[in-house]
Amino acid sequence: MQIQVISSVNEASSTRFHHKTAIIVDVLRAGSTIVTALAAGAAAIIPVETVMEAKAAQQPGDLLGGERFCRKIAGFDLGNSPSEYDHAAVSNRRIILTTTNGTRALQKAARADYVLTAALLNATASAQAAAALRRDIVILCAGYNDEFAAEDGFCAGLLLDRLQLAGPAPVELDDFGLAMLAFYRNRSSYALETLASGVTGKRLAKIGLQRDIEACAPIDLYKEVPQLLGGMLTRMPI
Ligand SMILES: O=C(O)[C@H](CS(=O)(=O)O)OP(=O)(O)O
Ligand SMILES: [Mg+2]
Repeated sequence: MQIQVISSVNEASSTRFHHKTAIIVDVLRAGSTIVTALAAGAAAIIPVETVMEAKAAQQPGDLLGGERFCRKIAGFDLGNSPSEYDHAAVSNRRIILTTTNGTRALQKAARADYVLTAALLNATASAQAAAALRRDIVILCAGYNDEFAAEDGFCAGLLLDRLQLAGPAPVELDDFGLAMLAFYRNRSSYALETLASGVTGKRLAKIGLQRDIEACAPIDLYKEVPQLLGGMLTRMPI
């Protein structure tokens, strides 16, 4: 099984997703928020690129969620903090979500055979689900404003670590993947510190969202694997 790791949304434009499984990684914060929402019982997440698209897609009963400049969008029900997406808020609701990087990355990979969403919160489950699909894999790190973000690279390395264990097919990595695997293995006991030290983490901390970094740092808290099908993210059947 060949695995390619893409460093940011910007690098995804020329990437071929056909006949592959794409794993979209956005640890801070959209990926973690999506996993948290589905684990809390949300019916579906509908990722869109713009605020206008979000408003146009909304049907009665749907919630609008997302951020611009890390803040909740005016008139929206929810921001991009995983803690907002608890059972009371989202159970059985569809959520139309737009964020700066994560939802854009999901759109880029829409032509893959399978599109999954991973964060630290569901890393092992995502790796196992992707391996079971028996396609070559592209791990797309959402990044920060079109550039690489350390938290996504760390998660990509964790996924590669778990994919190597998932078997039975031998794993062949590209050079960026090799680097991310080494990065993860070097820092595996320091997930929170790694998230906090990157550009996204520093930005979130600066505006008082340190708690979101803490909420996104646990590894394997959930078994839910969000899968994009027909424009909607739902829990992949286990
Ligand atoms: O809301 C977030 O944490 C980020 C905002 S930023 O542009 O990276 O500062 O968006 P996301 O799409 O979750 O990466
Ligand atoms: Mg991000």
